[in-house]
Amino acid sequence: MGVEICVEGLTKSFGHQVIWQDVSLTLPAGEVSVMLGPSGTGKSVFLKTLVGLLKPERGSITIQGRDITKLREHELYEVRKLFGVLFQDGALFGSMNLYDNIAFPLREHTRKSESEIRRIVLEKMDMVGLIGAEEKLPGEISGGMRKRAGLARALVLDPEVILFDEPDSGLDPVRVAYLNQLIVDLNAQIDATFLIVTHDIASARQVPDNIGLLFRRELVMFGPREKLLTSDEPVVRQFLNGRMQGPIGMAEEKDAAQVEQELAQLGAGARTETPGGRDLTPRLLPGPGITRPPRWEAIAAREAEPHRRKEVADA
Ligand SMILES: Nc1ncnc2c1ncn2[C@@H]1O[C@H](COP(=O)(O)OP(=O)(O)OP(=O)(O)O)[C@@H](O)[C@H]1O
Repeated sequence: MGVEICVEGLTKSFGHQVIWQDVSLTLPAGEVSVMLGPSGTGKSVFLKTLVGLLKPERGSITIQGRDITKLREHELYEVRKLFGVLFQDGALFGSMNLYDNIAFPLREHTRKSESEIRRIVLEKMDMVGLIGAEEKLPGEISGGMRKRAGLARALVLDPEVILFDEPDSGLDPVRVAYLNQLIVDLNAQIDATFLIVTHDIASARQVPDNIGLLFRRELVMFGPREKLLTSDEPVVRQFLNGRMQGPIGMAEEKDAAQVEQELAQLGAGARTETPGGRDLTPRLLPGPGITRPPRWEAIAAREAEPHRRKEVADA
């Protein structure tokens, strides 16, 4: 069913460098959330902190009633079994074929028989569309296939939470579209809690239930997709439209006067919103034949509301 992750007042530094501070958010059970932010704002650090690979200086991460920031290493080992992680490059072992790569966590963490392992590995390979590629080595397949193999491996222990670190990096737009559909379908099928770090705005607009944005060492916003997509917050608008004008600069920050001037110029006429601009981009739906979890009805009703209000206002 997926578990809720409740983050409160989280702060992470390396030496004197504060990466982010006082981050609070709740990843709702079974929902898909996306974390955005300029390069270097600590999105990967956030994922590693959630899974207990990095220790925060302050704050808590509560999962199933336990604050994992307080756990000892052997207790964390158990909690980590709740997580599946898809690393940027799939993190596959280059000398092992896909079958053995995907079987690895089962052989490492369970006492299942080889016949049971075979059943699970083939089931997960089927889910990600990799049946027939069991004997291939990671170096013999495309980047998209490596991502899907990494995803199959993240699925074998039936995780309650899946963390995706830039699943779309290095993929062409068509492969990104297929991967997004796979993510939405998988979420509907296994109902785990998903958190995706991405730079791909099109994906961020279509795939998640919730969006968050890290900037200037803070979580600027985290909330339902429609709230972020229709937000007037300058940094959110700049990021979601991928434009130069706004608070985010080449080296991440700009001074206030420059931002004000740029935004005034924008207001004076230049049209730089992406297609869809402030509109609510339609959500990517699970494919035909995939039963949608009950929460989809609530989502549809929630997302219809701004449209309904707009129609009333326009009338
Ligand atoms: N183990 C570490 N020790 C010291 N500094 C680190 C460590 N890991 C990350 N950092 C620093 O933390 C900052 C955030 O890094 P992180 O990789 O999380 O950013 P990001 O938002 O994921 O970036 P990108 O979008 O480019 O992948 C960087 O300045 C990085 O150098």
